[in-house]
Amino acid sequence: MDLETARGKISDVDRKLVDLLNERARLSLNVGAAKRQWLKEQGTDGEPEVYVPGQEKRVFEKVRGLNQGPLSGESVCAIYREIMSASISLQSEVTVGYLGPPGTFSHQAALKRFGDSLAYVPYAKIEDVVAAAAKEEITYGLVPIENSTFGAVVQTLDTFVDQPSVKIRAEVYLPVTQALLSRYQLSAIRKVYSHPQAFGQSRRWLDQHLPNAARIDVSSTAKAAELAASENYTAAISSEVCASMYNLDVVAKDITTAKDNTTRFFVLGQSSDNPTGDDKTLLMFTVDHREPGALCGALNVFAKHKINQTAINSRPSRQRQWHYMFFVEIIGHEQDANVSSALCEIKSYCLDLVVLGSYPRQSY
Ligand SMILES: O=C(O)C(=O)C[C@]1(C(=O)O)C=C[C@@H](O)C=C1
Repeated sequence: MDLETARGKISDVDRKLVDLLNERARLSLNVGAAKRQWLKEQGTDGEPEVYVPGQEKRVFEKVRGLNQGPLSGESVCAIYREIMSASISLQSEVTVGYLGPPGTFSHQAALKRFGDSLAYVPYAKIEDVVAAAAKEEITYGLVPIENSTFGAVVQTLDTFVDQPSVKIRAEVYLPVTQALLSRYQLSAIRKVYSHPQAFGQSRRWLDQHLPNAARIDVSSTAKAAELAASENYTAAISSEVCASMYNLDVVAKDITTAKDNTTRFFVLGQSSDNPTGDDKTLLMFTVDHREPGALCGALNVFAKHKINQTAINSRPSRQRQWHYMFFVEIIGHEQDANVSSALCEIKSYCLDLVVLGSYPRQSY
C-alpha cells in the first residue's frame, strides 16, 4: 500500500472511531442517569459514585482479552484509560486531590488511575488530602500507603486514626525510580532534600556517593525539587519527571536500592465499591493488652474463617502510652459471607473496629 492510500484509510478509520467513541460516551451518560434514578428510587438525593473501580477492572480485563494485536495490551489499556477518564468527566465534575506539588509520585499515580480529563488538586500534606476527601471538598483523594522497599507510609496510617469515616475505594500500584536532581555537579552538593520514604529507598546510593551532604526531610519529592531549584549547592531525590518541571538536571538516574521498587496508593472517597469476587479489605482496631493473647485471638478469627491476611502494621494509638492501633489487610470484601461473619466475631477481641474499606485487588 502506498503512503497516500494508507493515510486515506487511516482517515476513514478515524471518522468511524470518533463516531464510536461518541456512541460510547452517550451510553456512559445513560449509565450516569440510571445511577441517579436508582438513588432517587432509594430515597437518597446524594450524587452517585461515578468512579466504579470494579467495573473498570472488568472493562480493562475484557479489552485486554479482546485485543488481537498488533497493539500491545498496555497500549490498549492506556487508550482505554483516557476513554474512561472522559467518560467519568462527562457524568460528573470530578476532582482528585493528591499530595503535591505537581510531579509527586502521588500525582503520577493519580494520573495513571484517572487520566487527563479530570481536575487535579495538590495538597501540601497527606493529612490535608484525607481531610479534604472526608469533608467532600474533593471527590476522591489519592494517598501513598506503602512502598515495597521501605514499608508502610506511617503518616497515612496515622491520618486514618483521625479520619475514620473516610472510605478506601481502590488501590493503585506505581513503579517508582528515584533520581538525584540538581543545578550542580555531584562534588558541589552540600544538602539533599527529599521525603523520608525516598531517602529510605535510596539510602545505599547516598551513603556511597554523598556521605557528607546533609539530608533534610520535606513533605514530598516534588517539594524537594522545588527547593533544590531555588537554593545553592542543593539537590533533591525526586522523580525524573520533576527535572524538566523544576528546571533541574538529572545528576544520577535510578538511585533506588531495589530495582523493582513500587509504591501502593489508595483512592479515598465516601464509600467502597460493591464486591467483585476478588477484593481486599483494610481493618483498623485496638485490643485490650491486659487480656493475654488478645491480638492473637483477633487474628485467629481470620484463620478460622479461612481468610488470608496480606499485611499487618501497628502504630501508637495516641489514646495512651504503649497502646497500639493495628491495621490488618485481608483478602475478601466486607460484604462477603465469610468476612462479614469474621467481622462480627472479631468484635469480642477488639476495643474498637473500623472497616476502612474494601477494594478490588489490582495486579501491578
Ligand atoms: O459502568 C459505570 O458505572 C460507568 O460509570 C461507566 C464507566 C465506563 O466508561 O465504562 C465509567 C466510569 C467508571 O469508573 C466505570 C465504567
